[in-house]
Amino acid sequence: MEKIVVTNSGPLTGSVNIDGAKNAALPIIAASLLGTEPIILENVPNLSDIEVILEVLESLGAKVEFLEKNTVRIDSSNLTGYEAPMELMNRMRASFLVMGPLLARFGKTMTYLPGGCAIGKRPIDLHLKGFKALGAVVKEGIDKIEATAEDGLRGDVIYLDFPSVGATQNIIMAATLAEGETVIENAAKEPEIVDLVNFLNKMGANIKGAGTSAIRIKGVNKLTGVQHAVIPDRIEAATFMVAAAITKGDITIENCIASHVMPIIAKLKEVGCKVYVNEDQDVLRVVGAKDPIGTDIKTLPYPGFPTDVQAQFMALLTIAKGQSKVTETVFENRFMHVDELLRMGAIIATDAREARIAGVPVLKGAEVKATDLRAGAALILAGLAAEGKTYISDIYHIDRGYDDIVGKLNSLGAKISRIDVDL
Ligand SMILES: CC(=O)N[C@H]1[C@@H](OP(=O)(O)OP(=O)(O)OC[C@H]2O[C@@H](n3ccc(=O)[nH]c3=O)[C@H](O)[C@@H]2O)O[C@H](CO)[C@@H](O)[C@@H]1O
Ligand SMILES: C=C(OP(=O)(O)O)C(=O)O
Repeated sequence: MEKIVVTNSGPLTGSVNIDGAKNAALPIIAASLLGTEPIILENVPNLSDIEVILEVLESLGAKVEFLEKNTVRIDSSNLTGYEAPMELMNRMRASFLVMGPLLARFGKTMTYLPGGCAIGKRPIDLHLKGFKALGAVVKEGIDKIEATAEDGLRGDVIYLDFPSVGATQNIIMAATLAEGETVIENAAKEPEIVDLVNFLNKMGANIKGAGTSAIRIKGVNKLTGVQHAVIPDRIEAATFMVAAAITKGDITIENCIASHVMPIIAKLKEVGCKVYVNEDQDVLRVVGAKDPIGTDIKTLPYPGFPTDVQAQFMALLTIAKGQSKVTETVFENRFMHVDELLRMGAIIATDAREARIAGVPVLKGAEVKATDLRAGAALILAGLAAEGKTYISDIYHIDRGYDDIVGKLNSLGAKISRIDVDL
């Protein structure tokens, strides 16, 4: 089994380059199933989740070939099936995003309930509500979901009870080839939705309103080949921004989009950090505060504070002076990192979706577990600032969402490595 071992590293300094966004690349790869000509995707991050979704596509008959490390060519012109294999579906949440494209392309799909991080129940009712509104008949088994639209999908107005990112993406993809117009009300506004829509529009789709809460999709007859570069990963960028803050360092974050991380910039300033943005708004420099001050954060759909940065920011707040409060409104079980931070000497009390933190002067290294992807990132950050050594297990979670986080942190002066341990 592999673990990550982190030692107090002092202030991290230097520049780091941000990869393409996992959460943009995954739906875009799923959307490639809609294309009847080859698609070339650039800036695709090298992550285990990306390998899984590409395997799902291959299992459906798509031809996948890496032209370079981060450039993949996907040819879905001769798909052979509409049934996504259970073993792959179980491995991550985003695998469910093939349902919309398959339904659009074949008028039927057979998939299984998706796996992924256990940060909440994560139902798929809003995805299915959308498919049903478009005319699909959906049969739900214990773990199997079948959807059929024998006469094709037809546009409708769909109101989402919550601006779900995945449901918005799945419904957009299903509606691209539907007859007439689909309107998604209370749609998610995340940058990853905008990137997906830009990609689909380049393929010939007719979608307006991405980035607002009303998205209008006029169905077209077919989608063609295209070349597209995935947007930078705002969550990876935010993780390195917090790394600068927690180590009281000075990190320049290259190839990011500043407007995508506005809540992180605002909250780091409240903690006492200095944040500089270049004129092109694609390079950030974060200088940590000598004595960080506690603050409150509340996760919300975009443009609110991202739930995917809650754990990392909490790690910072554990060593910030005074009291802080973290409120998680998006997922009902996203405090699993709290128990691990407690092992490192943090003082945190949780009550349902609220965590109250009393800052301590220093954390202590401990044996901890990455309970999910961002929890793992939070423990790395905590370990960088803790006295002694921190050993993190279950690091496969971290590999789902960070390409070479160990190498990137090393290049900033961190004492961090992967080690093999006997069970
Ligand atoms: C691959 C990917 O892009 N993952 C991101 C995506 O996940 P994902 O798309 O799964 O997140 P959603 O926005 O759908 O989920 C948000 C909330 O809505 C609920 N919900 C969702 C769908 C549904 O049918 N019914 C329902 O009740 C969920 O349980 C959750 O409480 O957005 C989340 C919220 O920003 C991020 O944390 C994830 O990193
Ligand atoms: C929760 C996340 O991913 P997923 O939706 O793929 O589980 C994440 O990226 O933090």
